[in-house]
Amino acid sequence: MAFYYDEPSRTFSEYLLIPGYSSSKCVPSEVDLKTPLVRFKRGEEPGISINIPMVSAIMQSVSDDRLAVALAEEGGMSFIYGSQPVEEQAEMVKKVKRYRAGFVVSDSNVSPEMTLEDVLRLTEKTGHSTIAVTEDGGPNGKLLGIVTNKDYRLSRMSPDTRVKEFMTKFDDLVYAEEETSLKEANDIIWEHKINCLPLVNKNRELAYLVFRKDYDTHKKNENELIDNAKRYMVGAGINTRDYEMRVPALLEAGADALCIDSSEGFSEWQKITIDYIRKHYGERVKVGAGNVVDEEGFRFLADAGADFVKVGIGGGAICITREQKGIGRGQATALIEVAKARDAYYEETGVYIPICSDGGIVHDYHITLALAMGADFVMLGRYFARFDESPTKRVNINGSYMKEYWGEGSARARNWQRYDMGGEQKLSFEEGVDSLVPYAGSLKDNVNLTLSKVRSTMCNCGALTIPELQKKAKITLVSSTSIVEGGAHDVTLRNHR
Ligand SMILES: NC(=O)c1ccc[n+]([C@@H]2O[C@H](COP(=O)([O-])OP(=O)(O)OC[C@H]3O[C@@H](n4cnc5c(N)ncnc54)[C@H](O)[C@@H]3O)[C@@H](O)[C@H]2O)c1
Repeated sequence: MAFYYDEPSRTFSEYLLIPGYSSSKCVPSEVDLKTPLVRFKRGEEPGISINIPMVSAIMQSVSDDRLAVALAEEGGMSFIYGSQPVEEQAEMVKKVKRYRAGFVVSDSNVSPEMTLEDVLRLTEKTGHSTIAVTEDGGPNGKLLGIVTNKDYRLSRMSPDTRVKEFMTKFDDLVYAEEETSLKEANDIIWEHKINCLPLVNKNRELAYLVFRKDYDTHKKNENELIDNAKRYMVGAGINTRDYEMRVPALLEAGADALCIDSSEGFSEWQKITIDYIRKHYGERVKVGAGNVVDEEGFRFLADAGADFVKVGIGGGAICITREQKGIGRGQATALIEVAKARDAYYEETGVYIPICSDGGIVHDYHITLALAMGADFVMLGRYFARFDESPTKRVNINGSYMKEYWGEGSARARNWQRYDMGGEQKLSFEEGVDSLVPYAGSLKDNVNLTLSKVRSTMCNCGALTIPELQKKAKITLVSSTSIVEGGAHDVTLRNHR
């Protein structure tokens, strides 16, 4: 006979936190959100911690190099999507590791034989008025000069004038060596009263541009997530099929952590993948696994050597696994059970394995609830898809800006593989949908707002750290009638939120 659970499985919206005593020292500015990313032994420090408990989902519509940089700036980590060819994913990882705040790889470049008309077209396309003139017209070619709008006079010059005739030539430029620090670059900019400083290597090839106007935006962010070489940290998704190719390429590119990406992690494929990593790289390569929704699944992955375990099946906004396959579990119930299993495992073995709540976060307070229920960090897809930095298009629908957002189980996401494998792989049914989400602005503004709510609620619970919240939190189930009481009710709303 099948096993039946006594309790129904529940979602975050069915719970609330009851405040605890908060002392006058318990203020949001004192809250520390640092949290372990990977397993560690009792009394030891985890190999990797993140400074805020947020990671971005392993999805085409969420985690590319641009979002990864923006999130690392705030202290979290992105897992670059694996549903793309190995080389392209590795290139995204490399871009994050090469990224230097304030150092811009020029996106507006021409060769000297091009014309004023080409310059104007480029300026209109990129919105940038500083154009590098390189031998090959590329971003890293030999630098021959710079064109800005001070170099041409539209009323007096013919559109077919060649760039080499009006550019500011290399000999007249102020430039610096590629290795120049941001501080030194800004000093040169001030000293010479220029707006842009090109940095070139020994062969005079263009490496970066440093702009005067970026000076303020690139002051150090105190939470930023950086490695020992001061590069931003980044993770990458892998699968249980092509890991022998993908893992070495991602590590070579500089990935700081890997995560096996699957809707269902309680499977021998995940153990085989982790075994491969341990055999070839030992413990130094960090790899998360998942997703699971119960104690058994957690134990399996913990014993298999996973560095963290991801929790959640079917809770994502774009996920239709529950409808299609009839598997899954309410996110809160899954998380509560796995957190208990994690604590018991720690008691027994002295090894703490962080857990990540993946999916089902709709409101900011769901993050606080997930942490209180035992999650060490949360993985978010829809949340990040709404921001400027996500890889998808912003579209105007009936006067409102929206961003595209699609699931990894959708035909749209899975198509890459079918093309990649010569069209032989067939998608039998979809487990994700293609959708739009309201555009919400910059990642920085939104993450800071969300975390200010998390910090504030933590203080209401008398907690200054995530482990303290997990110990002190008092959580209640709410009845469906009291959920109505929690929203605005018995008033006529004057404007919509
Ligand atoms: N979290 C969720 O609720 C959820 C739900 C649906 C989809 N997704 C996402 O969709 C994407 C696809 O997930 P998925 O579960 O279809 O991928 P998957 O690759 O893990 O699994 C697909 C199927 O392939 C089998 N398989 C795995 N490795 C194999 C190997 N080496 N040889 C032969 N067979 C193998 C598995 O048993 C499974 O039946 C992922 O990005 C996943 O995160 C997530």
